[in-house]
Amino acid sequence: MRVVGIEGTAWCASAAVFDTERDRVRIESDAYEPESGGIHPREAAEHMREAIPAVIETALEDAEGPIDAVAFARGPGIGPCLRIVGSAARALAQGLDVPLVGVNHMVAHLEIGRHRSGFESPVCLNASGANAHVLGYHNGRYRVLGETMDTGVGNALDKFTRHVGWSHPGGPKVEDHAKRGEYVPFPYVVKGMDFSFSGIMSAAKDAYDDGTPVEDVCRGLEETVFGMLTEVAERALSLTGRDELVLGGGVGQNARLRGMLAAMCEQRGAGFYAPEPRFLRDNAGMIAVLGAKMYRAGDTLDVAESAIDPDYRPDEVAVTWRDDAEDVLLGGSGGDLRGAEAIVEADETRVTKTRRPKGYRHDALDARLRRERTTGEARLLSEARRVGVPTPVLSDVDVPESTLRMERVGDTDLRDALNEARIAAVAEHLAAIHDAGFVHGDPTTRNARVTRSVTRDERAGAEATHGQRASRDGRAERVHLIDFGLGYYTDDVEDYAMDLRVFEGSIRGTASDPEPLVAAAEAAYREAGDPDVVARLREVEERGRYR
Ligand SMILES: C[C@@H](O)[C@H](NC(=O)OP(=O)(O)OC[C@H]1O[C@@H](n2cnc3c(N)ncnc32)[C@H](O)[C@@H]1O)C(=O)O
Ligand SMILES: [Fe+2]
Repeated sequence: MRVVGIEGTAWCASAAVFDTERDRVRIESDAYEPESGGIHPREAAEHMREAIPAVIETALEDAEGPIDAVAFARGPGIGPCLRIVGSAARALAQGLDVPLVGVNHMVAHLEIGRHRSGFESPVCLNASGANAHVLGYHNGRYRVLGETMDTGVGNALDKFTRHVGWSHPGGPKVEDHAKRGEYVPFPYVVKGMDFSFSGIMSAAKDAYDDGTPVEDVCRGLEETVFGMLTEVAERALSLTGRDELVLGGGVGQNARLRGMLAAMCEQRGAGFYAPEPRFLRDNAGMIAVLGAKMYRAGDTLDVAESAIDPDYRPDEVAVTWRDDAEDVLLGGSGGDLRGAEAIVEADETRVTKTRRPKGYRHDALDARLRRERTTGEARLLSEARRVGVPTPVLSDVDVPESTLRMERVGDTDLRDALNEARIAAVAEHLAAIHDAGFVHGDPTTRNARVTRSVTRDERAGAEATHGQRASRDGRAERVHLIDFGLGYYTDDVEDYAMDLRVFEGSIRGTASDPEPLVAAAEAAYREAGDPDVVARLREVEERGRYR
């Protein structure tokens, strides 16, 4: 079978022919390079108009035999560019009298790594221009496990280089300069599975304006931004219990990012795969490869329904070409000792939690994060208990060793004992700590522990105390919060909303029927806390991210 792919979402006009029998991909690309500054949408569209017909013609030249289908990138991307690609694809499919396949560009960035690696169901990190997110396939969709709260990672780097006066693409220039730079620290922002670049980028611009050598700024940026992506990828592996990671997207061409991910995976015994650069940056090869899988699954488009979609999200795609056996999230074991943040050793009554050095991180950044998180966790565990939220009692804090010793709480992770009452208890706990002026930072269903039964004495005081409720068999039970290492003090409603969002995200990621549980969480939060927080969460969700 032979499938044509056409790509032109932003800067790269590209056509490819994928020959499935030989697993051979012929790619022909023509990049738009602005004279100065970033991508100008009108110029980019102009480039597509000229370059797309030419790359299609060249790619088809040495196709050895008939074409079976034409696949094109429907979105996300720049509207005027997408329209030109869409028209070209329709015309070609009609001319060849073959079916049309509409491909999501983001999913293509993920699938190419899976295709080339042979991994069955990896966790996927996409580090591209307009995006940065970690996804896993679950129950017919790609689920977003974590993502940027503001710009894509490539765009973030490009904004900095524009400030310095370098033209698009800035990423390769950052990589080049970083090789000669010394690490300088920048804000490091990971919130649960999500992360943000805006604070880092303004700090980088300020540092440059204040005379920090640009090489050092570039190095600091790489260490910080890629350290965050690697940390989130590791969290996703831990949360899902998977041991395979693939990388996609143009920023994946960066050797330091690939090196960090490889080191992280090696440290935890996971497999790592990054496709070769021609498949990482925008290219029609990945469109053709996914197009062939979709075509084989009968997932084709009527011309009348083939409109482009500039905001096409990867989790909107109904995945037709994978089967349920490949689910990432169900049945993940995520063993205790492989926790992403720390090594946890437990006996009957005590837990010792140690934040070991992460080999992938720059030493100075690693030392800072371990120190900040150890002391922060110790403080917030006590603060939370003070406002009535059950947490483990600490017996020892060893900052140089980044070790906490504490009481062991609960019989089981909430993840393995989900019900509405327990979910509601966590939501009430979150409302209580937010009211006290701090967030948990990572309130997932694995960071809540359920005690199924409590003693008679404890029960006596239970009704009045926060966090205890009757379980189905009538006994009081208690839901503890643990792992406050990413918590911090804040009075910003948006931070509280993000905490709730992380919690809801982890419910969606682990429950087979999540919506009633999510509804229970929100109802309980509205009741116990500030309803504005829930309203803000809706706003956060509605903000588009492909900008
Ligand atoms: C929607 C679509 O058009 C968009 N594609 C895109 O932005 O092109 P992509 O090829 O995936 O990524 C380009 C980005 O990748 C960065 N980049 C390229 N080489 C790099 C390098 N060596 N180090 C860091 N960044 C690099 C560029 O600066 C640019 O921001 C996307 O996938 O988000
Ligand atoms: Fe891309």
